[in-house]
Amino acid sequence: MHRWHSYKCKTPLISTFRKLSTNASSEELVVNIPKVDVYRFGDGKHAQPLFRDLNWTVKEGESWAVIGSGGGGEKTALFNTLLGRYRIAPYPPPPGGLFPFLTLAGLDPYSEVSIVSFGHRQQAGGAFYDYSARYGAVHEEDRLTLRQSMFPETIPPLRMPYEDTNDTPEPVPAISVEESTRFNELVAQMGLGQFLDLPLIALSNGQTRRARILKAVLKKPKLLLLDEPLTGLDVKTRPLLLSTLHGLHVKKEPRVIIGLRGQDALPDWVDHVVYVKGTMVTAGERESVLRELELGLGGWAGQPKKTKSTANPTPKIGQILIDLKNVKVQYSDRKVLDQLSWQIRQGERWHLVGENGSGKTTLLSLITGDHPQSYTQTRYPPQDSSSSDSPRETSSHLQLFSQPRSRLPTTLLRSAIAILSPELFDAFPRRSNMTVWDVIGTGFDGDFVPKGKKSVGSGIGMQVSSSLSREGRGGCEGSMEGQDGWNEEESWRMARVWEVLEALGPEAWKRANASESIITTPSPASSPSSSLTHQFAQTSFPSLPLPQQRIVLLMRALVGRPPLILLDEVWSGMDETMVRVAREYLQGDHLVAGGAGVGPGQAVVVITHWEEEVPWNRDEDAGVFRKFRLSGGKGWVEE
Ligand SMILES: Nc1ncnc2c1ncn2[C@@H]1O[C@H](COP(=O)(O)OP(=O)(O)OP(=O)(O)O)[C@@H](O)[C@H]1O
Repeated sequence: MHRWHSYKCKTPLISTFRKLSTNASSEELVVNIPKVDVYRFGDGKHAQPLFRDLNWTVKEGESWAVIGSGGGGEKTALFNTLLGRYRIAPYPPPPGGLFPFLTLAGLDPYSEVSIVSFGHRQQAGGAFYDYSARYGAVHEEDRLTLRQSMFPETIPPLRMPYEDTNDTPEPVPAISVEESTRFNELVAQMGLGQFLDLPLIALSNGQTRRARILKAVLKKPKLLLLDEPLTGLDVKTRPLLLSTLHGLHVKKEPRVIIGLRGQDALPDWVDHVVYVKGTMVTAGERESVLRELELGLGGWAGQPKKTKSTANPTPKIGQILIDLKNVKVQYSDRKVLDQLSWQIRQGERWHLVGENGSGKTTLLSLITGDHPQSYTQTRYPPQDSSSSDSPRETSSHLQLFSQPRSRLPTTLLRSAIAILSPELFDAFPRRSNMTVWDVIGTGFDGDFVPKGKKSVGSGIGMQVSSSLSREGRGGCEGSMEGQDGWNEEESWRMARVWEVLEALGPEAWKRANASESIITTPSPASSPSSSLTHQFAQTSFPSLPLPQQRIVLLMRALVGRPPLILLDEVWSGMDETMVRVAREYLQGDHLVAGGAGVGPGQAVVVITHWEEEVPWNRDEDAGVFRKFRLSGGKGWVEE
């Protein structure tokens, strides 16, 4: 399979447009965008277009992928252009318009074209919602099963207590044989059979993603746009989904256009590519676009190796932070984690691996104390009154920072364990008055709304946090009582916000794009050296493109230097440059004195299905980097 290679554009790609031959008859044109400019609705006459001279034609039978690079949400913008969310000037002429195959057949494009996007967050709004509800008892309104969600019209209406039980209920429409056969075939191909009768809310991330694609296919659009369909899917599932999509596309049931990140593998069956970076778009046959853009085999493999440090060659592994012994998580007779033991120590870098549904997110939710069953894992037998010994532990326990979950206030856990996951990304509030600075500042105390005069937290839980030895506070640690202590802490917090902004923000993307070294010496001053960083800090968080929102939430996770950082699928939705910047920052613990990256006192757990995204490896990080695998409810360290 081809992988995209990181590259530099020296000349504007606009000048390299390939003109597709349009000798196909109009009915054979699926998409017709002949040299247009694309604007936001409401943009003035002299506004900068989102795309200039966009020239893209898709013919019946061709298989297209849209590749996005640049981090500004360009790929999403191109899909939104197809969905009519932007102004196209001049609009493709009648009678064919933008989708000749539909318009000329008398069909309405806007009901026949649909999108499933995984770069987008599902929920909107300004309030944080409690995603941990998924782990508890399932509420009545959340009982909708995967099967029912596919055919909601077949769910019998709820009977109200006042209704006469002798009344014959309205018959629910049955699914046709043809529909049911197709459904069963797709369920089997997508490996969803065993989850059909589970509540939708209980499905894992990868299972949910596949279910969303299935639902979209069942609605029978004529054209389905899938933005990053492989994100969050395990290695085994990816080829299954790709081959299902290819089969559907060939039969036009429906036609499929997939969106990929610059660093993703390009499926073999994709024969045409449209590549988007900034306002520049290149469209054409796969091989010629690859050639024109100087792309080729390489991708991640072509990325620079990290520089070996000489400053801190001996790995330092410290105290046990998390200690799980024989823990279990079970829903009715469904065992998700079964007798699982794992210890996480200071200084360790873990890659948590396992197929979709193997229990990774569940395990993290035990560690963060969000899972109700985290309270029930430590069991002390009744104390023998004749003995003065301390209670003996049974064979099962869950110790977070040497304490059972029940003894740890949630505020303390939130500031001691930073997490970024797809669920948190979706749940994080998007209030229009929240700036990038505010969002990063919530990371110190693990809050979801800005607190304190400087928006770096109020210091609640600060003393308990300091007992868990946060990293890199110098003399500050343990002496934070009183106003002086808080002033010192507040100055440290502000300097840290600037540090992560400089190290992971727009300045770093610029440097990475220019292929300069990403790691910099963090500025000790409490104000930013770059106006770009300053501007970015003041930008409204919800107004940022989604890839940028993702990296800001990563800054939030790293800013407080907590003892434990959990990074669940954090690279999904980020563009190649951001992934590179973030990986190098995480690797750079001992390359930079005094601040950047993560330090030897911190432990990090990374979850990703893409081996290439893990910042550490066995050769270069021997002694600190380890892999923990989950399968069939069991977990073990992979040597
Ligand atoms: N309330 C519940 N009832 C029954 N099963 C549940 C419930 N909640 C979760 N599960 C099951 O637990 C399993 C583990 O889910 P989890 O989200 O931890 O998997 P994961 O390893 O993180 O998967 P992915 O790679 O897809 O993110 C899944 O098979 C899921 O269906």
